[in-house]
Amino acid sequence: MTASVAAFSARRLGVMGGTFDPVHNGHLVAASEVAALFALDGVIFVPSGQPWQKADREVSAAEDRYLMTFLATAGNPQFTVSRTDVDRGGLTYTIDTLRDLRALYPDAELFFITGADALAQILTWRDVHELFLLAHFVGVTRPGYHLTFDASLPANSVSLLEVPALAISSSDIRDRVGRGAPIWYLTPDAVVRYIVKRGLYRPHRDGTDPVPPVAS
Ligand SMILES: Nc1ncnc2c1ncn2[C@@H]1O[C@H](COP(=O)(O)OP(=O)(O)OP(=O)(O)O)[C@@H](O)[C@H]1O
Ligand SMILES: O=C(O)c1ccc[n+]([C@@H]2O[C@H](COP(=O)([O-])O)[C@@H](O)[C@H]2O)c1
Repeated sequence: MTASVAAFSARRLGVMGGTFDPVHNGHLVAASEVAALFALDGVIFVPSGQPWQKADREVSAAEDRYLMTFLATAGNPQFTVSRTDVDRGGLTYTIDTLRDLRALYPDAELFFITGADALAQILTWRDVHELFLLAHFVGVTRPGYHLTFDASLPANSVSLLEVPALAISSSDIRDRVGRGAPIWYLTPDAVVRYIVKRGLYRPHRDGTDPVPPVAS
């Protein structure tokens, strides 16, 4: 079940990075809207390996997050998923993601998509100034967050875009699963089924992992 990113030939490529624990319709709508308005040839979803800014909480296994992202994007020929951050090992930094994608697509223009909350933190990211040489950044609106242009961001390398407002977050989905509330229509059906089958986000009763291995 691996998508071949190298097979994705394109000149204008979106890059949607995220923890995707789990991926949801807010991510998918944001990527689709940026693809349409920036005339992108496609969008590569890049699930993080180990997100260093989320070290204070438990994050699901990278393989589960990768597979859910694969399932969520499989029906859209404009979307694909990269394993680059999952397979690199160690903490995930976007500078490495963009260097890898630049090497794979030396001629493509890269557009890195971030929600308003992530954009507000971007000056804390590793090698932030080199990031702006490798990609154009598109900050998108997100309910509950204010999308602003920080004066210290390079004006030519960052755009802001209003996208349809979906008040969906991965943390709310995890919380809903934990208390038995429905998550249908917040994320694609295939992702809901994957979460149920794997027992993700259910409370651990005895401190052991309640999730059985995926059947091969
Ligand atoms: N509903 C949404 N609308 C627009 N952008 C979003 C939305 N949800 C997430 N994003 C953006 O998608 C990227 C990846 O987000 P991430 O995987 O951390 O999801 P999340 O919902 O923010 O997760 P969590 O609730 O666990 O923090 C980030 O740039 C984030 O700002
Ligand atoms: O490179 C960094 O220092 C950095 C710090 C925080 C977040 N990011 C990236 O921003 C994207 C969204 O992150 P998150 O934590 O909101 O899922 C994802 O691709 C992360 O790898 C990158």
